[in-house]
Amino acid sequence: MLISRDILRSASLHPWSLSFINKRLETLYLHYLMPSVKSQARMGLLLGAVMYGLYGFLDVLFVTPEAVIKVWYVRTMVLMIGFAVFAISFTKKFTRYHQQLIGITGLFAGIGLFAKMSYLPPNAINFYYAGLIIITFWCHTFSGLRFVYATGVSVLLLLIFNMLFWGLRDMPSLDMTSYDFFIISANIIGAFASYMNEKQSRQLFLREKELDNERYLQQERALHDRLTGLPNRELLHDRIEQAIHYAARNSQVCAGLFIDLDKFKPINDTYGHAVGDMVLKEVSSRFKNVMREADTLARLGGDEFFVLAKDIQTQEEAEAFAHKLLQQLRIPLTSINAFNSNSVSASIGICMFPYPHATAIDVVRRADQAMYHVKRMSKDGIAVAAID
Ligand SMILES: Nc1nc2c(ncn2[C@@H]2O[C@H](COP(=O)(O)OP(=O)(O)OP(=O)(O)O)[C@@H](O)[C@H]2O)c(=O)[nH]1
Repeated sequence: MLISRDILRSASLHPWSLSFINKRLETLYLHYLMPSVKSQARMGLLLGAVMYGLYGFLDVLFVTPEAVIKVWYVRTMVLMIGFAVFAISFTKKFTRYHQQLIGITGLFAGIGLFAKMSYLPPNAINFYYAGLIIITFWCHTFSGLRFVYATGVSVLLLLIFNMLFWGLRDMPSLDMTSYDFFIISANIIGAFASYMNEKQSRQLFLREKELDNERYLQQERALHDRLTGLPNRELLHDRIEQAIHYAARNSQVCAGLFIDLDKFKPINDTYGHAVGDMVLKEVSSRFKNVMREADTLARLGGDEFFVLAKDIQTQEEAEAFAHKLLQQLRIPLTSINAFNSNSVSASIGICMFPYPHATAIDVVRRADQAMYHVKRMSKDGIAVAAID
């Protein structure tokens, strides 16, 4: 989806949450990121679960036989939460609540770790606190959590850890200072990594959207006439091909009208090229006035236009439409002062289609030939191409 240049240029990030200040841009970014967040979260949940389970081998060294069941009970509960979130990641709800769900998984992994520690002898904390460092890194760099959520979960776990072991279990302050030192270091490094990562991802998103815009503009330029903004020959051929197939499928009839302004060269020579340009623009807007939304008006070059009229049904209808276009040109061009309220005229060749083996090139060629017939005869009129 294209995002307007103005929105992209004025895009700015909230310094702490890293959200785009523009709400629409934020929604589009989250939507754009969702597929990669999903696969990253699934990988993170699976790998996290494997590691969480593998740490069970440590229990043999520290857990007393009576506590083994309780420790495994806690570990299983945490793993169940992880697998539940993994399963939810395949549902639509995940798109809306994925940050909260992954955040809860990280939080429970930490709380589970503390619960296990409470069944272990006090010296086991020397080894198990490292688990909190790993959970902190998991949240910041691997889980798919945004910087703000990863920081929230990690800081909360740090606080709970201190409340439990400094407050409730009265651990030696030197030991706790050392644990805190490493856990806070992990928080700082992890937060820095996730902050930079998210910021770069958002900047990359903006650049990608700018490139999309650029690509779209170039495509538009390649398919439209510079002066009038109308579709050019290439785009017209594409539309005629589509119309041929549509008409054949739905038993409809369409008409292609080749329009060449009469005596346009003298207008340029008399009033100048700039006035000639204004006449071409005015002519195109006059034609648009009498066309239907589904029809296409193209400029083929110079003073040549082409109208692709769909669902026209009969040749008489096509002729009436062509007369309507000519009528538009007879109205004096009062909006162009230098043109002295003169009017213009045109010769129109009509080709009805589909017919056997019709192609866009052939439809335009037949309409062109019919138009030349008018030019040779009298100008300011119409002719219909015979279909053999
Ligand atoms: N102002 C302007 N003139 C253009 C543009 N492109 C082509 N022309 C001029 O349009 C004129 C087309 O002339 P022709 O169709 O050959 O001649 P005409 O005077 O219309 O002759 P008939 O079609 O026989 O009536 C030429 O003088 C071109 O130089 C353009 O973008 N702007």
